[in-house]
Amino acid sequence: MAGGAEAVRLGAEIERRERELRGLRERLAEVLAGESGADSEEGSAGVSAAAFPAELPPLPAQASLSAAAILRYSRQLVLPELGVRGQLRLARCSVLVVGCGGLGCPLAQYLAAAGIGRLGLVDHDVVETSNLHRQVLHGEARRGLPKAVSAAATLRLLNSTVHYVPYCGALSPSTALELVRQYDVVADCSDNVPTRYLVNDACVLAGKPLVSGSALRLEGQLVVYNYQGGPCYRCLFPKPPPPETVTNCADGGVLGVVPGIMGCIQALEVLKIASGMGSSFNQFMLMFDAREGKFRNIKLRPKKADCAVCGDNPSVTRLQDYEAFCGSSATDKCRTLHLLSSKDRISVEEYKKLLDEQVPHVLLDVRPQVEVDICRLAHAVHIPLSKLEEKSEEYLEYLKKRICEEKQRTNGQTSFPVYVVCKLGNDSQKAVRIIQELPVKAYGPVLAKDIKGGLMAWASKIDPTFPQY
Ligand SMILES: Nc1ncnc2c1ncn2[C@@H]1O[C@H](COP(=O)(O)OP(=O)(O)OP(=O)(O)O)[C@@H](O)[C@H]1O
Ligand SMILES: [Zn+2]
Repeated sequence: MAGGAEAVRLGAEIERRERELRGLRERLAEVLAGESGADSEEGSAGVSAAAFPAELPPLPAQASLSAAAILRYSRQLVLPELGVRGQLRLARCSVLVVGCGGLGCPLAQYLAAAGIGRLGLVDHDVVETSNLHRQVLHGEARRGLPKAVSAAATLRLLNSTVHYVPYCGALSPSTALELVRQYDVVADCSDNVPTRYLVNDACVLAGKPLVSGSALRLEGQLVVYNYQGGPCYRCLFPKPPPPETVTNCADGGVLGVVPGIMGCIQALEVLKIASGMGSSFNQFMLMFDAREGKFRNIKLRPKKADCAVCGDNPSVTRLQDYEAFCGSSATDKCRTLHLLSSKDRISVEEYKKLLDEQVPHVLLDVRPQVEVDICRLAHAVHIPLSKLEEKSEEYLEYLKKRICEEKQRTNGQTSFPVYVVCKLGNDSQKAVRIIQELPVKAYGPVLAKDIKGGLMAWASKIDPTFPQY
């Protein structure tokens, strides 16, 4: 009884402190967003938490550089390729950064340092611990805060003369065109296919150059779309890839410095376009292989006369539903596949109950070895999905052996349960399908089910000490 009362008291205390923490985060976000707005004067600029989308005043025209600007930008001013004329152009230029993550952070940092006139910073998400290894404008104290506000606050410390406009929301078909129209150059630093099509179409419809970057694992890519007669994203990729073939940073991993490098090259191309030097990546795709330390330029196909958005007779004349077009979400952090019916799936709570009741079964973990090395459930049998997909005899034999061993502990029940787990519950569904097709003759009747939400659901709902990654 005493233990129960203590548990209730502790539960209430945790809830109270979590409320307090939420309040503090909201206050900090307000302070960061309002800080510079409050003291901003004519000419100086700050962080304004703009409504989404907001009508912005034009950037002031400057005939010459102030003494302060000459000193600040002196090391780039003496470059004949830039000079005073180029610097003044930068000051007149506004750039919309879509995504303040791994690419957006370094990109915005160099644009702000170089003296771009206005930076629009779009992000719908908040800073998380697993962002910090690459999203270098955010720090530990910013966890839980909107990324757009956090980025703007850090950038303001770097260069307070730039006008920062954080937009804490998702760029969507209803907001994108109005927003893109207000900027001179757009940088796509997002991480999902629907947003790439959305940004592309908005840039074509608004006639804006699009500097697009991507980075995954140890590789990066960069293209400048819709610029000086070059192709748009749809010219090169008229159809979206099947959602299940797309890997994101959470699934595939990324070495933080790789988006750092690609974001810097994106910033370089933005600066070249903004200052009048021009970019040659409207004809070429830059590919970076970090393992080999190699950059390659791939010649692009020219703009397509029959492109759906930038062609001679476009069928896309206004923004569409890109999530429906791509079959995936633009804002979900984790891609969620629905390959199995509910009878072939169990929840982590149901699995915990089975464990507690010591129901004989095999737990099959289908994650790659590198993830199993990070954390695992001790009793799980490990066979990576790739080995199941290639029907590796060695691994299937191992599975059979483990099923037979466990089966001996039962009194000959007809269908032996195999529960399949992965990180998030996507690969486990693919594995269940493969196991369901195994010949009954060899394995005996097996009842395979996947564990919904995978080990991350286990960590958040069952065992808070289990690592999340
Ligand atoms: N439609 C959109 N509107 C606004 N922000 C977007 C949109 N699509 C993607 N983003 C933002 O783009 C950023 C991309 O950053 P990054 O590729 O580093 O991934 P992440 O989502 O932060 O990280 P992880 O995948 O590891 O959780 C994210 O901050 C994400 O919120
Ligand atoms: Zn096109």
